[in-house]
Amino acid sequence: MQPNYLANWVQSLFNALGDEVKGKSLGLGGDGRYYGKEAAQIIIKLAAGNGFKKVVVGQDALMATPAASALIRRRHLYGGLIMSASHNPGGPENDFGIKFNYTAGEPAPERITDKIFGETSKVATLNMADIPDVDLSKVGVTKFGEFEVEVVDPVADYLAQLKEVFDFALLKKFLSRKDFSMVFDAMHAVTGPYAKRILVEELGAPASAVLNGVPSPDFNGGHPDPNLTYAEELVKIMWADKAPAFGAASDGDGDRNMILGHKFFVNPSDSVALIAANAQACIPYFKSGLKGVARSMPTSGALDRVAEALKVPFFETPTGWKFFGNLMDAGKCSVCGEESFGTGGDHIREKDGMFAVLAWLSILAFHNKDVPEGGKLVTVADVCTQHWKKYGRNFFSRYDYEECSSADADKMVAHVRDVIAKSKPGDKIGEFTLATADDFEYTDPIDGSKASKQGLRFVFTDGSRIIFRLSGTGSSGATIRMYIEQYTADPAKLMLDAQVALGPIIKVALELSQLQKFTGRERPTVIT
Ligand SMILES: O=P(O)(O)OC[C@H]1O[C@H](O)[C@H](O)[C@@H](O)[C@@H]1O
Repeated sequence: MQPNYLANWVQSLFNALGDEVKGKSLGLGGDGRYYGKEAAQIIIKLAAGNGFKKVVVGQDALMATPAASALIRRRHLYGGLIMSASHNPGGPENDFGIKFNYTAGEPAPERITDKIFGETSKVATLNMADIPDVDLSKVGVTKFGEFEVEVVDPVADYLAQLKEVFDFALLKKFLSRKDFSMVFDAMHAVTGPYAKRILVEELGAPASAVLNGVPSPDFNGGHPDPNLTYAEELVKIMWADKAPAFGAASDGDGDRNMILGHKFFVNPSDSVALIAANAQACIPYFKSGLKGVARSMPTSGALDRVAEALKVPFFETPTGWKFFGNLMDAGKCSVCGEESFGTGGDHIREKDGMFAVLAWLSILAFHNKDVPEGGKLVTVADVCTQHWKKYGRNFFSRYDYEECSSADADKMVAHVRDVIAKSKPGDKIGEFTLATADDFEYTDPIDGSKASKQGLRFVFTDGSRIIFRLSGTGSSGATIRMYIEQYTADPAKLMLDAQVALGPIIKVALELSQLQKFTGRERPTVIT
C-alpha cells in the first residue's frame, strides 16, 4: 500500500466523521502484512492530528478483524481501523485493504462508507501530528501531551469475549480426548498467535495442531484464502487416510473460515445452518435461543429450513457483511453467514473465523458427550449427515471465473438480463420450471434503505436456483461468480458428491448465460 494513498483515505474518513471524532479513542489493527506496522504509525499520527485523544493498537499491529471488533465493543472505543489482508482493494466494505469498524464494532454502514468515498476526492490537507513513531513491539502506554497510544495484547479482549460465548471447560475436556485430534491452518496470516493462545494454551491442543502459525509479511508466498484451492496443505492432511478428526483454516485477517472433517468439506452455507440448528444446545451464549438468523442471497437455503423449524425470524440480505450489522444492532439476528466463508454472530457483529471453529468444536463436543473414549466418535460428516436427514440437503456450488475482461463480463450480464426480461413463471429451462427470475433487490428492514442490482437469479419451482453476480472484490478485470443450488430430501441422494448432484443444473446455467461464449472460458478458476 502506498503511504500517501493510505493517509489520504484515512484523512477522508476523519473528514467524513467531522467533529464526531474529537476526544474519542480509536482502535487499530493490522494483519501481519509488511505495511501493518508502517501503516499503524501513519494512522496514529493522523488520529493525533485530527483530535482523537487516544489510539489503542495491537502489539506488532497484529490485530485480527474479529479481535478488533471485540476490543472496540469491550472498551467502548469510538471505532476501529483494520488493515485487512485483502488482496482486493475496494471491496464492499473495505477500501484500500482497510476496514473501518464503526461504533459498535460492526463494519461501517453504507451511509458512512458513501460519505467517506465522497470525501476522498476533496482531501486537501493531511492533519498529521508531528510525533515520533511508537514502539509497537511492547505492550504499554506512550503519552504525547494530551494524546496517548496504548499498545495492547491483541488476543486478550477477544479471548475474554469468546469465553463469554463458549463453554471453555467443555471444549478443553473434549480436546483432551485421546481419540480426538484437530489441525488449524493459520495460513501464515494473523490468526497464528490467536490459535496458539486459544487452542493450544487455553484449550490444551498440542502445539502441532496449529499449522503455519507464524504470520509472515507475504503469507510465506501463499494466498491466505481458506478454501479448497488455496488451503492446499490442510486439504492434503485432511484427505490422507490417517488424518485428524477436525480441520479448519482462517484467512488473512481472521474473519473467514473453512471447516473440514476427515475427507469431508463443510460447505459454508451448510456450516451456518448447522451452527444455527445446534446453537441453543451447544453454545452457552445462545442458551435462550436465537433472536433470528440471516444469510446473503447467494448463500444456499439450508439456513431457511433451520429458521423455519426453530420458528425464528429469517433474513435474506445482499452480499456484504454490513447488511447483517443493521440486523444485529437492532437485536434481530444472532447467527449469520455467507457462502463466501464468513460466519458470525451478534457477540461481536463481525464475521469471525475463530468463532466458527469453536462453534464446530462445541457441536462435536456436544454430540460426543455420551461416547466413551475409544468408542465410535461422532464425526463432522456424521453431524452433517444427521442434519441432512432431518432437513434435507441444499446442494450448493460456486464457480468463479476470475480475471475475465470487464467488457466480456458486462456483455454476459446484459445477455442474462435480457433472458430474465423475456422469461416468465412456468417457462421450462432444461428439466427445470421457472418460478421467478429477477435482479435481487433489498430494502433494509431497519433503516429502509434500498440496495438494487444485487445478483441475477433464476429460482425454479423445486427451489433450485441459478445466480450470477460480478464480484465486488476482484482486483483485476472482472470476476464472474455463478452460484448453483438444488435441494433434495431423497435419502438415497443425500450423500452424493455436490458436483455430481448439480451436474444437470450447472449445464443449464452455462447454457442460459452462454458464459463460455462470452468469456472464452472453458472452465472456472475456482470451484467451491
Ligand atoms: O463480491 P465478492 O468478491 O463475491 O465478495 C463478497 C464478500 O466481500 C467481502 O469479503 C465482504 O466482507 C463479504 O461480506 C462478502 O461476502
